[in-house]
Amino acid sequence: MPASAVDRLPAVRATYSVPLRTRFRGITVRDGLLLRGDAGWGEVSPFWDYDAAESVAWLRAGLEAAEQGWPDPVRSAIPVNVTVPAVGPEEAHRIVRESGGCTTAKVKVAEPGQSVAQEEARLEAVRDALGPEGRIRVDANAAWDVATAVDRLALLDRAAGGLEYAEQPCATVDDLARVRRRTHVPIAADESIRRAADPLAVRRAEAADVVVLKVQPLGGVRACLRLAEEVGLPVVVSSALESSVGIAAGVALAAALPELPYACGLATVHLFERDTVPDPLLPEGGVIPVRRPEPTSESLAATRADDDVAARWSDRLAAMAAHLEVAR
Ligand SMILES: O=C(O)CCC(=O)C1=CC=C[C@@H](O)[C@@H]1C(=O)O
Ligand SMILES: [Mg+2]
Repeated sequence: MPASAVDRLPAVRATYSVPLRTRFRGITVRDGLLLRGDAGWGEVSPFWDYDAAESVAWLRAGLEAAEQGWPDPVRSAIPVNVTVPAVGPEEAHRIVRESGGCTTAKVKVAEPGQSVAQEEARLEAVRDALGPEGRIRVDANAAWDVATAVDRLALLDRAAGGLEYAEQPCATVDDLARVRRRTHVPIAADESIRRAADPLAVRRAEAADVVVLKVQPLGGVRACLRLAEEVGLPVVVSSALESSVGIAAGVALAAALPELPYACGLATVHLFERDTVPDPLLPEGGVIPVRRPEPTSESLAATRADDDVAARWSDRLAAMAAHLEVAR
């Protein structure tokens, strides 16, 4: 059964493995699988801590890209934020200055082992680099309890000279709602949408002002467009730290949404040392143009994973494909 399930997927496949410039989400190397079908290349790159069942959404997104393509765009450029990992202030300043003109920054906070003072220093440096007109948002990746979130957001809001919003300060929807009632900083839901059995719970609980949508974990551009309509809150499209093949799907979603009031978190190819395409999806003047770069044999060769990593992806693809057949 798994063998036949995987045989029904596009036969043109490639794997990539690329070092990251800075540790991000606990990883220093990003790897993934690319599939090419009649509509182009698609990326399937669930993180290794996701099991086959949770990774099926990522496979669906890659298959949509490869076999179907995406709905028509309603805009031609996507404003994006620069993503600032949990680095020191000088590095944070440099990342913002070299971001390709981004006027919004998303700053990682709540990194294990770091102090509040380090976070405040990072935010002050980002404000200095952006100037008074820039926007700063933070992402705590569900690390805080309610009391810590309320205290921390007051301090970080001051250090940043004002926060645009705080992404996923706590893990549960109820805790997000509690924090939201106790701070003036707007709240964005990320993990509560992309890893939840019921993404609409955020809306019912009035737990967020903004929702973060990521194409791969949510199963594709069309699935995200449906979800955006159901949730009815402003959407920020963010990457799942993909190569430009995967970023192109996020760009397609951001391009197809009826409204796009915030900068999107799609400028993460900066974090990669190399890319799977010769012309990466990086911002200029703070925007990423709506286009779909194609890998070449040279760019694929320059990022190809070694045999061990390729074998792991081959096994994983078979497991995801088997789950997909069951779900169909
Ligand atoms: O939103 C951005 O600016 C970049 C994407 C980003 O931050 C993330 C990508 C992938 C995994 C996550 O840990 C992280 C996030 O939590 O939003
Ligand atoms: Mg997040």
